[in-house]
Amino acid sequence: MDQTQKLEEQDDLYAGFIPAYKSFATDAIHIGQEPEQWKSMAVVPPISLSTTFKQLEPGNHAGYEYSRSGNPTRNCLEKAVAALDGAKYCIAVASGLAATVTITHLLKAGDGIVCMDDVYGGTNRYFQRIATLNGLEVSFADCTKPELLKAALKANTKLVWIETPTNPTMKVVDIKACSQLAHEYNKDIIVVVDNTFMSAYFQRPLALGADVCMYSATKYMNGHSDVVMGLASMNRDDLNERLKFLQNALGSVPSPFDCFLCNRGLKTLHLRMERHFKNGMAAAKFLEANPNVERHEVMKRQCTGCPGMITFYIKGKLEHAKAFLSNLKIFAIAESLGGYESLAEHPAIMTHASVPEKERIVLGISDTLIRLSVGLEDEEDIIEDLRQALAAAVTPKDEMIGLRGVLQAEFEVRRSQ
Ligand SMILES: Cc1ncc(COP(=O)(O)O)c(C=O)c1O
Ligand SMILES: N[C@@H](CC[Se]C[C@H](N)C(=O)O)C(=O)O
Repeated sequence: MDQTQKLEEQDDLYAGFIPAYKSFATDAIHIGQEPEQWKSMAVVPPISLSTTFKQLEPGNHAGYEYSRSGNPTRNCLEKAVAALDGAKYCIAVASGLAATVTITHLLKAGDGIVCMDDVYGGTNRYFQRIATLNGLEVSFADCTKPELLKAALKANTKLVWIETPTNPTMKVVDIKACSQLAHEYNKDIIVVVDNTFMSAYFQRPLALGADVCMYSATKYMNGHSDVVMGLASMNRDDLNERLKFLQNALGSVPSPFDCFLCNRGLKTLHLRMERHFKNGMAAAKFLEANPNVERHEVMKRQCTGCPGMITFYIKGKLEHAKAFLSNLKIFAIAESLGGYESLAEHPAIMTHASVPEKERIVLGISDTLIRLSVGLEDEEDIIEDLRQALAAAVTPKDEMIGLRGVLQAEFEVRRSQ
């Protein structure tokens, strides 16, 4: 393929999506990283391991007092993430779930939460099995239909929790419509979007009306499968004040070393996401079977591209799903996603085992559902791995019964154009 063909293919991939955010790469590389903030003029932010900082006199310090309350390396990361989310502020915490818990602490007993009915299993587990014990009233609604969200809002609703695309079934929620609806109902409702699957490179929930954009940074934001971390960005001064307080008061902060790694990961986020998109699209094209175009237009309206996440149903039974996974050679069978390496998993047995079986069935998390996180390896090797694992698991014809994913949606529309 010559250079012109390559460029045309690249243009085609992004056709119809909103334009990329201006100066994203420059901001990722420079914001919060200014060498002038260090006496040494270090170009790469140092890992600041000190737990405590000398004060000139009691209460008179140079901006840091104790590392849980504030840490120079963490500060560099938080500034960079805020910029990439188009936000004024960001807090980094010890995991994605720690971000969920910290945000939920904005509420008090008796307050209500409306959560998208299809969310990451750990979010579902926390809301259903822990938040409710602490006196919060939790209900679930299919926010892909904003009228169902509207029907679920009540006088005590203080938090609306959206995940889009959802893990693992890739449902897409219209962030703008849901935020508007919630705020019209009660301007004090805090709308949170879990942006883990898209990363800051492909989607900016705050620009679409959400109050908080949160991540399991364990995934694409860090991107190297070597850090567990959570992030939450916002523009509202009052929310920042309260979440900063909770970050310190609840105390689930990430280590300076993890902050260093995640901050480093951000420097290549734009490059990684573009390659995830390209490889993911190629894998989806290969797997493509039954047409599925639902929610496609919303997807394109609110993001600049798609990550490398694909879910599909393999024809047959649990044994076929297991055989497919066991035969993969490049894809590792593992929980998690968004790293440079390709991973494959069985949501019902692995990542979403914590969702009650009855609910899993309703959501489509069946024995034959398989989730792929397509990594950054060579495209041909990824396709060959899928090909040989499918061949080993099922008959080569009609292998798939329905491919669901943001990437699939893209193909179907293009085919019908
Ligand atoms: C969409 C989503 N949100 C939140 C989480 C929780 O993040 P963590 O594992 O970093 O606590 C995960 C995965 O664990 C996830 O996939
Ligand atoms: N066994 C874990 C589940 C981890 Se899921 C990790 C990630 N969010 C994913 O979707 O792969 C548990 O918390 O029970």
